[in-house]
Amino acid sequence: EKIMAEDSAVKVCVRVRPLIDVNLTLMLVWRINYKYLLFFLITIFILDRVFTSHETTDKLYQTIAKPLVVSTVQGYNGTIFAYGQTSSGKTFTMMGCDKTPGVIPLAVEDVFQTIQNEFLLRVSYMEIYNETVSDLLVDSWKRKPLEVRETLNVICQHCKEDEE
Ligand SMILES: Nc1ncnc2c1ncn2[C@@H]1O[C@H](COP(=O)(O)OP(=O)(O)OP(=O)(O)O)[C@@H](O)[C@H]1O
Repeated sequence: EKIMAEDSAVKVCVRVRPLIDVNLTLMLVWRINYKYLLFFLITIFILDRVFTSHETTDKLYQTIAKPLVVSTVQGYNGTIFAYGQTSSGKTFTMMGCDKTPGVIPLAVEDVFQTIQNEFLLRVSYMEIYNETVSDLLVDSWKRKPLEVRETLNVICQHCKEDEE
């Protein structure tokens, strides 16, 4: 199935989550306060793919993550991350549960199905929360924010040029 545009290195997809009880209550409250004048701010986003609330995590994985997993095993770099407000379904999509495994366990399974012979596999598990990057493989009591570097060198390119 060829759904995604081939020409961009970055793909942006949206997954619509089904409504949960809290949302229904909030919608009811909103309807009661309907007397207020409403302004709609319309913003247009161009997306590579929208997954409806009826589409499964497995479908999402096969469409957007599997091709990346395959090319990563061939030596290319790839990143998949979920972004969204609280309760939007990031954990559901990325971790899932025993019944509905998420992108991470599906990818790990695929990687181990694909690799043969000797293979070096490095794994990092990070979270960006409130602009802070944390290593989730470190015990929470020992965890310190990770430093973000824009180059491999500790000295930035501009400072280096000034020094020369
Ligand atoms: N596509 C989905 N289908 C069914 N249930 C979903 C779906 N996405 C999320 N949910 C449910 O919605 C709730 C919130 O989802 P989840 O915990 O994944 O959100 P989150 O984005 O990780 O939130 P937080 O940022 O607070 O950690 C959970 O109960 C989860 O099971």
